[in-house]
Order: sequence, then structure tokens, then C-alpha cells
Amino acid sequence: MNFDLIVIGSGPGGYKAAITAAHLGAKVALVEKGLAGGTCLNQGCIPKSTLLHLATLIEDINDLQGRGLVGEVKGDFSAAMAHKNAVVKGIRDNFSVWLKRLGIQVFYGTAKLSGAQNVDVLLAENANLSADEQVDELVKLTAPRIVLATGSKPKEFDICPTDGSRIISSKDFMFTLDHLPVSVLFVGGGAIGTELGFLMHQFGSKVCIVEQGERLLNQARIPDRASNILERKFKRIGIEVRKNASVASCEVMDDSVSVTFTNGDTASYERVLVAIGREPVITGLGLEDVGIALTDDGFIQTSDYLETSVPGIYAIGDVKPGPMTANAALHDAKIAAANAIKGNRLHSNYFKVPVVINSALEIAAVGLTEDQADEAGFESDVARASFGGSGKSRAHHDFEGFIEVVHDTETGQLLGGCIVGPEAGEQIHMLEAACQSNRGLWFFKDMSYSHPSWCEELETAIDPYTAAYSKTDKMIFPGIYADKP
Ligand SMILES: Cc1cc2nc3c(=O)[nH]c(=O)nc-3n(C[C@H](O)[C@H](O)[C@H](O)COP(=O)(O)OP(=O)(O)OC[C@H]3O[C@@H](n4cnc5c(N)ncnc54)[C@H](O)[C@@H]3O)c2cc1C
Ligand SMILES: NC(=O)c1ccc[n+]([C@@H]2O[C@H](COP(=O)([O-])OP(=O)(O)OC[C@H]3O[C@@H](n4cnc5c(N)ncnc54)[C@H](O)[C@@H]3O)[C@@H](O)[C@H]2O)c1
Repeated sequence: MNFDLIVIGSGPGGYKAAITAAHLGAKVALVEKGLAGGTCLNQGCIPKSTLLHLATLIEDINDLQGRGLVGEVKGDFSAAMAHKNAVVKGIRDNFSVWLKRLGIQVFYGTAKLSGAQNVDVLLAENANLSADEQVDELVKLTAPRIVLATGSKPKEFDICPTDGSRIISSKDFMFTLDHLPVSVLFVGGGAIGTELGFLMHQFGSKVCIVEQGERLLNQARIPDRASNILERKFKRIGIEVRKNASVASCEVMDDSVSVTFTNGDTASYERVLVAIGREPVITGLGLEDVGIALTDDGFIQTSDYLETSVPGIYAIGDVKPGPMTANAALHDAKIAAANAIKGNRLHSNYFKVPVVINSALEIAAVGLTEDQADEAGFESDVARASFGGSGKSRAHHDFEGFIEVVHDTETGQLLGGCIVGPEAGEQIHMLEAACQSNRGLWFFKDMSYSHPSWCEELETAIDPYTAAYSKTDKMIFPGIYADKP
């Protein structure tokens, strides 16, 4: 069967690439061997967001006790997991219909490259089909362009190998955990440790996070201030954090896991959840047969156009180097699909892609941090505001959080920033748009805001700086302030 484009994997990378190509007029095949929607829909973003919404509501409602609300709210973990399953199933059941409407042909089966323009699909043992619907059939697809979007899986920790029961991964958490453990140790204080750790704490588990690095969320794009405020809140609400530490040994007992930490301390937990990162899914894809080069750590190597070492084959999302987020996979997908159909023109640029963590505080960042801006040669400065004094925070009785706006002191160009606080993951789009405009700091000055709103603090943050630039008479940016000397 001939197509213009074959996409392997139906996660956010795969489905967005298929849709983008279909919108550009291409005849597209999409192949999926597991559950439609990939990691993000079935064991990542969507189920996590469903559960964390409940966890945050528990906190918000209980924080307002005695301020017009009475009756404490408690989580029901089993019911929450059932609700999460229904939400995910609802989206997944609609998946094929949605893609079919766009003219995309979906094949449920395992794909393997059999040439630079050929994909063999074994239609068998498909999780989306019932036992009677299963077919064991090889379908041969051809297309001049192929997109690999096969995603990633949890990394194993050899000291604590997962058994799907006492020692689990985030995948086991999403698929098999149906009751709330009394206590949980999270190995890894990254995105999963901080998000699922907060979630389980809110439902009533006793949570400890052990992180080998010197801070939580130890990634370049999240500034120290954001990690620190989250850690302080964890301590305040009773989540234990062990930094610069790991697990030295781990023994599974009848009803618990006995753990010795690297500093010699010992403790027992009902469950251990290992979240020390993820690794690309490449086994059985036939990459060696067609000569696709890998990086030293096993990701599919790509050019800035997201093309692999074999012309016409692209790789996107978690399976290639770069941020392992749905946000990045969606960004990649638009670029790779457009390049595949229209010729290589677009480059990936992860500074444009926000990172958002939904934990005890919502943390969102985009662009360059101050350190990254300095390293890149900018004369950077950081404009700051805290939410504590704002009308919205007082109205909502929700005072924690801040805004940092990184900008170039020479030109006022916005370079990036971080927002910590309510709806940070929504507010960050304002900062992202501002960074992409040539209005610099004036972007926030020119806006009219609703009041009270969280976003008006963006103007509060940059106010002292625009005043300073006005005095220099520099008219670097167009806009209502720059136009009127
Ligand atoms: C607990 C958790 C929470 C997360 N929360 C967020 C979040 O809130 N926001 C965010 O941006 N990111 C989040 N992520 C990360 C996000 O889920 C991933 O970055 C994203 O799913 C990657 O998309 P992808 O398309 O590259 O791969 P995936 O979503 O992993 O999809 C790959 C698909 O390819 C299929 N496949 C693999 N091999 C083959 C083959 N040979 N033939 C056919 N099909 C194949 C797989 O079955 C899978 O369905 C989270 C991850 C986890 C684990
Ligand atoms: N909101 C989101 O965007 C979101 C949410 C969840 C997951 N994800 C993505 O999924 C991927 C996997 O998440 P993750 O939390 O597993 O990885 P991560 O890379 O975010 O964090 C892993 C953490 O584990 C620590 N670690 C590694 N080995 C350790 C050890 N032996 N002992 C103690 N700590 C150790 C690392 O220092 C790191 O801080 C990430 O790349 C992340 O981007 C994204």
C-alpha cells in the first residue's frame, strides 16, 4: 500500500505529525503497536493531569476552611483512579474516528523498517482490539517519507528492579495501582517524582523522595529559585526530601520494601516508585538494517531539520535527543511533518517550547534562564514580581509564587523566564508569545489586563525596567510606547 508519509507511533509526536501532514494534503498512514495515544494519553500527561486536578482541589478547598467553606475534603484514591481510567478511555475511544475524519489510515500493529521507504506492519496482538478481532497478518507499506515517533519507556534502576507490584514504575502506577499505599518512596526527584509524589501525598500516602542531585527538578531550564520554593513547600506539607542521596540496597519483604539509603539510613515503604528518567524505544524497529545512526546514549540521531542519517526518514519526540515532553514532541511533529512534505525548511528550537511541572506548586519556564542567557553572551537581567501582594492572590488566599522575566539589558529583548504559582502553565504562553515578539519588555507594558488576574503581575515585574529604557530615548521596539517619544 502506497502513502506519501508513514508515521510510526501514535503518541503526541506521531498523531500531530500525521495530522500536520494530512492538513498539507498528504496521504498518511499511522502505525501503533500499543494503546492509541501513546505514553501521554495512557500513562502520562492526561491521566496525571486528571489526578493532579483532584489533588490540587483537595488542597485549595482545605486551605479555605473557615473562610466561607466548611467540611474538609478527602481524596478517594480508588475512585480517582477509576475516574482517570474513564477520562483516558473516552479520549482513546475517539482516537481512530478523529484521525479517520482527517483521512489518516490507522494500522494497529508492530512496525519495522524494511527499507528506506518501506515499513512492514505485523497486525497482531493489538491492545485496541478484542480477542476475536485480532488478526495475524503482515501488511507492507511504502512511502517516500517516514516519521519515527516510537517514544520512550521508564529506565530501570539495577539496585531496585521493578517487579510491577512492590517496586513500580510510573507505568505500573497508571495501569495497575488500585489502592492507596500507606507509604511510598520515590527514587528520583525529577518531573515524575515531584508530580506523582505530591499527588500521592494529597490522597494520604506518606511520601519520601530521594534525589541523587543537589536539588529537585535538577534540569537546566528550571531555575534554583523554583526548585527551592517547591522543596520548602514539600517540607511544610510533610513530604520528606532526601537530596544528594540514593538507594544503596533494596529488599522486597511480604508487605513492604526495606531500603538502605547511601548514607546508611534505613526505612521501609509499602511501595517504591522508580522515576530516574526514560530511555528511547528502538528495539525491533529495524534501524540497523537501514543504517540509521544513534547517539552514544541510544537515541536516534537527527539534524536540526529532525531528519535522521537516512534521508527521508525523520525522528521526533522522546526517541531522539531533546526534552522528553509532549510539548517538545508536538513541536517536533509540526516541524518534521512540514519538512517531510514540503522539503527541509524548518528547524527545531526548544527554547520556544515551555516546560511545565504540576506539583505542590505549578512551575513553568520558557526560553533562557539567566545563566543560559549569560552563557549565550547577553547582558542579562531578571525582572521579578511575587504573587503574594497581588489582588488575585489575596482574593484566592493563594500567596506563594513568583515571576522571573529574563531580558537583555542592552535592548530590552525578552529572553525567557519562569513562573511559579497558580495557572503558571497557562500564564507561560503570554511569556512565550512575548519572547517571540520584537517588542521586548514593551509587550507586557502595552497589554490591557483583566483585573484581578495572575498575568497582570507580568507588567508589575517589568515596570521598573521599561521606565529606565524610556529615559534612554532608545526606540528599539515598535509599539505604543516607542512610537510616542
Ligand atoms: C507520568 C508521566 C507524566 C507526564 N506528564 C507530562 C506532561 O504533563 N506534559 C508533557 O509535556 N509531557 C509529559 N510527559 C512526557 C510525555 O508523555 C512524553 O514526552 C510524550 O508522550 C512523548 O511523545 P512521543 O510521541 O515521542 O512518544 P509516546 O507518547 O511514548 O508514543 C510512542 C508510541 O509509539 C508506539 N510504538 C513504539 N514502537 C512501535 C512500533 N515498532 N510500531 C508501532 N508503534 C510503536 C508506542 O506503543 C507508543 O504508543 C509525561 C510522562 C510521564 C511518564
Ligand atoms: N510535566 C512534564 O512535562 C513531565 C511530567 C512527567 C514526566 N515528564 C518527562 O518524563 C521523563 C521521565 O521523568 P522522570 O522524572 O523519570 O525523569 P527526570 O529526568 O525528570 O528526573 C529523574 C531524576 O532522577 C534522578 N536520579 C537518577 N538516578 C537516580 C538514582 N539512582 N537515585 C536517585 N535519584 C536519581 C535524577 O538526578 C533526576 O533528577 C522526563 O524526561 C520528563 O521530562 C515530563
